[in-house]
Amino acid sequence: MKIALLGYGRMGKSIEAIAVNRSHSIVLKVSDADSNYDFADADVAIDFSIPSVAVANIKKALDAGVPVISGTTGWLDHYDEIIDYCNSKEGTFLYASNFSLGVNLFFELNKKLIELMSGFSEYTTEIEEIHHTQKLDAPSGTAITLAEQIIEHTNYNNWTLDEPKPTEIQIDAKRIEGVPGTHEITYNSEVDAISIKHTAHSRQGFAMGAVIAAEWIKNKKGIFSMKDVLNIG
Ligand SMILES: NC(=O)C1=CN([C@@H]2O[C@H](COP(=O)(O)OP(=O)(O)OC[C@H]3O[C@@H](n4cnc5c(N)ncnc54)[C@H](O)[C@@H]3O)[C@@H](O)[C@H]2O)C=CC1
Ligand SMILES: O=C(O)C1=N[C@H](C(=O)O)C[C@H](O)C1
Repeated sequence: MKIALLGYGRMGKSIEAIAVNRSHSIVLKVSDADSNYDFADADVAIDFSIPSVAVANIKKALDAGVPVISGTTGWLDHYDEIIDYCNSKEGTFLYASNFSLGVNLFFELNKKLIELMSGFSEYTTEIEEIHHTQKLDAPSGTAITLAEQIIEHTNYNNWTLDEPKPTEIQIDAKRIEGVPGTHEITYNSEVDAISIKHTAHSRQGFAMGAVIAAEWIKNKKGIFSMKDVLNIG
């Protein structure tokens, strides 16, 4: 498979290593503001760039009829715009706030715990995420997905990085040098606490998930998620 990399930083390089090892070739690497590139004969584009450029790069790939896998976080206020754009082009698009198998299983665990805890109003829910100090966005896309799952099934109606109102989930976003990505959800009562936690040991899981998604999406049309790829949930 011929892959275009939109963003060639930490993730772009990890994806390249895994893709080449699985006999794919990288036909394009975009790593700066130069928009004067074309997709040549790419079968798929993989976007791990920065929030401010993701939308333009994704649209450019859709214009060229190239399916797009996007893992860039922090641009999701434009998600509906991209979905409409993709549909208008009869294109192919998959976004995931986290491509690792472990975190996608963790999303399912989060849903099960929400179900179990429903009705026990003595517990409040909070989320902590820890990432490396180069991360541009806070909270992480993964923490937002976890919070949205909780909001969908409980009386919480929002998340906040600040002091929470009773209807808000507090997300504590910590930045510590070298941490690839840790997410923990805690249910706190006056007498105890229950936590579930996912710890990434490296970027390997994210990169492998993105390559697997790219292999899966080739020749498909429409909007997809990692649940489709992994067939879970
Ligand atoms: N969904 C997931 O599983 C994961 C998502 N991420 C997200 O992926 C994104 C990238 O993460 P990293 O690789 O760690 O960041 P990074 O900072 O190492 O790489 C970003 C790259 O984008 C490039 N870039 C700048 N302007 C550009 C432009 N106009 N067009 C294309 N590329 C441009 C930069 O030069 C840099 O090489 C972040 O938003 C991060 O939150 C990171 C890990 C996993
Ligand atoms: O920026 C990162 O590094 C990561 N970003 C993603 C996010 O915002 O959730 C996924 C992962 O945790 C690493």
